[in-house]
Amino acid sequence: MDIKICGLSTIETTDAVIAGGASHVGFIFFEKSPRHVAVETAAELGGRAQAKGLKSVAVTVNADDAYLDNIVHIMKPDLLQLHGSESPERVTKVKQRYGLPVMKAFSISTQDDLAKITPYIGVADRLLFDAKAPKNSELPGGNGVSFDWTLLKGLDPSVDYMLSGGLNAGNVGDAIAHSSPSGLDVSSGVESEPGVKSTILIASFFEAIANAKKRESND
Ligand SMILES: O=C(O)c1ccccc1N[C@@H]1O[C@H](COP(=O)(O)O)[C@@H](O)[C@H]1O
Repeated sequence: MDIKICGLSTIETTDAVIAGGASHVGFIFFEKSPRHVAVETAAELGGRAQAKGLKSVAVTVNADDAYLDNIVHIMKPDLLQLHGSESPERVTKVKQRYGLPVMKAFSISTQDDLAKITPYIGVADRLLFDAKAPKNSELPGGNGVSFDWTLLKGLDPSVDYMLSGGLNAGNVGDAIAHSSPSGLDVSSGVESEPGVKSTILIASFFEAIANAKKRESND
């Protein structure tokens, strides 16, 4: 199972994520976020992870071509995560312009939200299911809130998705038990305060996943 730790901004925590066995590191390009980084920081930290075989992900929200051009040119990401209201046509254009895979994020709180993924199937390379942002939040993601994972039980089993939204060491075992994601994505759940990643919480998150997998294989 892929594991993406998102919203990194320091060498120490990037190294903890690499050591923990993540498959992806994510960098936030959204100025209202406490995790927003300069593209040069993402290039340095992402490059450090890429040198160890991890994939580096640029997370943007309704970004225009000029902004994406700069990110792709300097950071050289392996994957573009589109976390806004990008249409299927925009996803296609982004894929064509950069020749990079795109992961499209969806805000889920009801079964109707899951129906919105249909036009993106076969268009986006990967889907990401996140919780709907609380009403008072300025962030479309990174809010540390979960959604009802049992909604995913009705999903066509051929749909490949990454799960995010409020995951942490305490609930990731339950999340895996209630859904069948091909990847897990976490940000707030491995932070001591908004925007500040904790090497201890990062290690606990990996340990919780390993324990959940052990339990699954014993069942
Ligand atoms: O983390 C952010 O600040 C952020 C800002 C804008 C778009 C996406 C963002 N993060 C994404 O949100 C999810 C889950 O975060 P959390 O674990 O609930 O805090 C994850 O996919 C991040 O990439």
